[in-house]
Amino acid sequence: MTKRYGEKVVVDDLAFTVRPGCVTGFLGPNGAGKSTTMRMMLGLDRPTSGHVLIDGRPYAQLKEPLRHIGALLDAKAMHGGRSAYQNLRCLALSNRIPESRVEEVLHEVGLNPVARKRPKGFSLGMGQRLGIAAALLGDPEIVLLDEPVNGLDPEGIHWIRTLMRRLASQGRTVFVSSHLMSEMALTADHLVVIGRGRLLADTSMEDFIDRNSRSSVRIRTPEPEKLRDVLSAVGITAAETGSGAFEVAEVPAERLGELALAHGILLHELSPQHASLEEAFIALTGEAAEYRTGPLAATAASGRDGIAPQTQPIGTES
Ligand SMILES: Nc1ncnc2c1ncn2[C@@H]1O[C@H](COP(=O)(O)OP(=O)(O)OP(=O)(O)O)[C@@H](O)[C@H]1O
Repeated sequence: MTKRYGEKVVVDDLAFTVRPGCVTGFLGPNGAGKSTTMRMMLGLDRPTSGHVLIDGRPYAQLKEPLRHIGALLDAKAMHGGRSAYQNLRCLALSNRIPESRVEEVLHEVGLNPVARKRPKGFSLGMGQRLGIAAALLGDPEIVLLDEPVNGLDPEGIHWIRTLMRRLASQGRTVFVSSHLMSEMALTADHLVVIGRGRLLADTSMEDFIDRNSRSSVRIRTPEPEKLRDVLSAVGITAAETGSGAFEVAEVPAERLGELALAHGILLHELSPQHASLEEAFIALTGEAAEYRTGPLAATAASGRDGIAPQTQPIGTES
């Protein structure tokens, strides 16, 4: 689908499928179009062209939609003057969900003690929990969460991660956006990444990190001069990182270990280094970021050595 606001193309010919049984992370720099996409998935915004189908039907055609798809888009969207319980009860009644579910979800998100209080007095984290309770109310097969960890404390972040993993293990479809890369790395199996409204990647977490980062090996020895000579004799460049340690890019650890053994060099460490999701994300989306700070822009725009510019979204090759 495509979405334009006036002249500005906010979502640009975007196409992807979110599958059940796993957590799909939805990533993109600020202003990339994630919230707009999620709003279109829920029928809250109309695409300029294209469409979204939920179990084969547009959202508007779902009877009692909360039983199919539960969403947290804006935790502040609750009626501030009604109690948490009353907010959820109204939602339940409008979707023919038994009132007993209200108690259940309040318990699940840990808000029973404040069930009779009004959300306008809630902290950011409590508001998020109430929004998540609303998303779970209809026991839906599909859960869509926009920045669910926003405002949650460490216990809350751990709880939402466990919740998402559990929902996916029950065979449900979980689609979640977040800017917290470390958290996303622990939670998501699959990633859909967009930049300036366009699809940049639709692939597994592992594949995404592999393709957008340089592999390297850390190697440490009490005989650094000897190792440097051996590596340079076979044309391998090693960056010295101090205390007898080197970082070697794009050479398998096995080859380095074999070379050291063949020349009788003692090694104290030989460890493949794994890039983080954050590094891979910045490498891929640097060019597509709409709002950037100076120093980061310089790093992101230049990318990292060995990373080819993407001409086709990752994971979508035929
Ligand atoms: N109603 C609107 N009218 C005009 N422009 C809009 C409207 N809603 C969103 N936009 C623009 O669309 C672009 C995408 O916004 P969107 O909120 O979807 O991005 P996002 O990826 O969710 O960003 P963030 O990570 O910062 O929440 C932004 O440039 C925003 O200013």
